[in-house]
Amino acid sequence: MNNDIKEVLYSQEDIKAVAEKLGQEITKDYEGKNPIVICVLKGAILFMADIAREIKTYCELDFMDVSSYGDATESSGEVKIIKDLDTSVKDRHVLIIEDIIDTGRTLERLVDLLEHRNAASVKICTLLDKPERRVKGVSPDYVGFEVPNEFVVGYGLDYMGKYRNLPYVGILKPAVYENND
Ligand SMILES: O=P(O)(O)OC[C@H]1O[C@H](OP(=O)(O)OP(=O)(O)O)[C@H](O)[C@@H]1O
Ligand code: HPA
Ligand SMILES: [Mg+2]
Repeated sequence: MNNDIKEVLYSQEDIKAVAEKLGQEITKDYEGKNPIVICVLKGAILFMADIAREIKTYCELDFMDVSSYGDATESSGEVKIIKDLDTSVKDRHVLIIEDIIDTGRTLERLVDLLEHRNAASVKICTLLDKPERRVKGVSPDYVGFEVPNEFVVGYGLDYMGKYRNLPYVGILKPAVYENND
C-alpha cells in the first residue's frame, strides 16, 4: 500500500500536533455553548476522533454520511445524503468536522441544509484545504493544512475505498488512478 504513495505530506505526529492546536481554539470558542460536533462520514472519522479528544468542554457528537466522489477522483457534482443526523440542530451551535475541502460542493450543501434547519451557528473545521480547486465559496473556520492540487489519500481519505487506514496523508501516484477515472 505504501508503494502507491508518491510523497508523504503530513505524518501522524504532524496531524496530532495540529489537532491539539485546533482543539484548543475550539475549546475556547465554544466554552459554555454545548455544540453539536458533526463528523462527515466516511472521510472525517480519523480526524474527528483526534479533534473530539482535544475539545475540553461539553459537546455532543453526531454523524452524517454524504458522498459526491463515488469511486472517482473528480467530484460528480451531486452530493447525496446517505445518513442524516440523529439530533435536531435547531437553535444549536454546530461544528462540522471534515477531512478535506476540495471543490467545496459537499460543504456548501451541508452548510445550506443546517442553516435551513435553523442552527444557531455553523462552523467548519477541516484537516485539509485544497483552495486551488474551489468552485463554491466555502471557507473553513479551522484548517489543519493547505494541500496542493493533487489527489491525496490516507488518514480517512480514500481512493475507491482504499487507503483510509494509512496513518499519514500522502499524494497518490497518478499511475494508480490514471486508467480508472
Ligand atoms: O469539496 P468537495 O469537492 O465536495 O470534496 C470533499 C468531500 O469529498 C470527500 O468525500 P466523498 O464524497 O468522497 O465521501 P467519503 O468521505 O465517504 O470518502 C471528502 O471526504 C469530502 O467530504
Ligand atoms: O484529494 C482528495 N483525496 C481523496 N478524496 C477527496 N475528495 C475530494 N478531494 C479528495
Ligand atoms: Mg467525505
